[in-house]
Amino acid sequence: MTTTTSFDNEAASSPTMPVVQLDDVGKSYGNVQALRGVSLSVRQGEITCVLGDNGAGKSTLIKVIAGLHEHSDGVLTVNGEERRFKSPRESLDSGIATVYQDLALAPLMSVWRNFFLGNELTGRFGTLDATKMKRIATEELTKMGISIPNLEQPVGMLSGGQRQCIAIARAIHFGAKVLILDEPTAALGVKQSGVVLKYIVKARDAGLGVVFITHNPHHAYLVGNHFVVLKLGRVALDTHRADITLEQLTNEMAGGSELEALSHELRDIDAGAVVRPSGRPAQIQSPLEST
Ligand SMILES: Nc1ncnc2c1ncn2[C@@H]1O[C@H](COP(=O)(O)OP(=O)(O)OP(=O)(O)O)[C@@H](O)[C@H]1O
Repeated sequence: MTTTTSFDNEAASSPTMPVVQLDDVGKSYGNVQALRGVSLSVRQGEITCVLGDNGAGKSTLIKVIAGLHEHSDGVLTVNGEERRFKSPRESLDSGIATVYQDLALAPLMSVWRNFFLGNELTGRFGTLDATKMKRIATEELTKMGISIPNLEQPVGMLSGGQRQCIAIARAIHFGAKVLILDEPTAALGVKQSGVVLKYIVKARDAGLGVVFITHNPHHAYLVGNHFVVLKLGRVALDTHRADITLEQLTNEMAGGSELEALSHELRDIDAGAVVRPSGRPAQIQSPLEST
């Protein structure tokens, strides 16, 4: 078996018009400026990874694109048309599907009901057409290579990875042009993360523009075509795969220059011999050890 990487199909190198574009977008919550001057292009057939530490502004960025919050400054365009979403429905209607980590699906409902949640098919007398919905859900999940033996099963009984995959398949089936995934691998183990990453690539290969929000540079680099790092609400890095290595991305995420400055400070403290009552120098934990 030959191993191909997801970006052998380097759609990113052909510049197409961005489906979603942010120009100088800012968002403040009262006195808190969560985003400042953020410019970002999301293109179809490309995975844009948005990375950043806690509080960097990732969730705020999603909320602006997904219609949960209006931006305070700058311009958001979808297919070249300026938009200012007043609700998630408006964002969805313009082809943007957002999958939140915990809220992707209704846990007590069956797999097929979840697949059609909000888009239910009805028969001639306005009753739910369960047979048709089950058939389509089976077909669509099979098409994506997602194997769920029993579609009557409540979604809450599935693994976190399976739930994310169903939400991705649903977005593709209902014609999303852009898929925003909010930390889809954050709560998953290595194997399940791998499965979800595979479906993120499938969504890209189906022609969607994918925005993959993550803390994890390793996950981002496995699938990403385009990397944007946010720091304190600003874009600290915006680059394409050909222009960055995994090491550089990891270093950028870890705050390379800040860490270097910190390591100097720690060395100075160490040289000043922080002495415990026991007489032994204190162990200073590297900030990297806690992450
Ligand atoms: N509703 C809100 N009201 C006030 N401040 C907020 C609100 N939401 C976010 N913030 C602030 O905006 C900044 C960016 O937060 P945001 O949640 O967007 O970051 P994040 O990168 O998603 O962080 P995390 O990875 O921890 O979720 C933070 O300083 C946060 O405290």
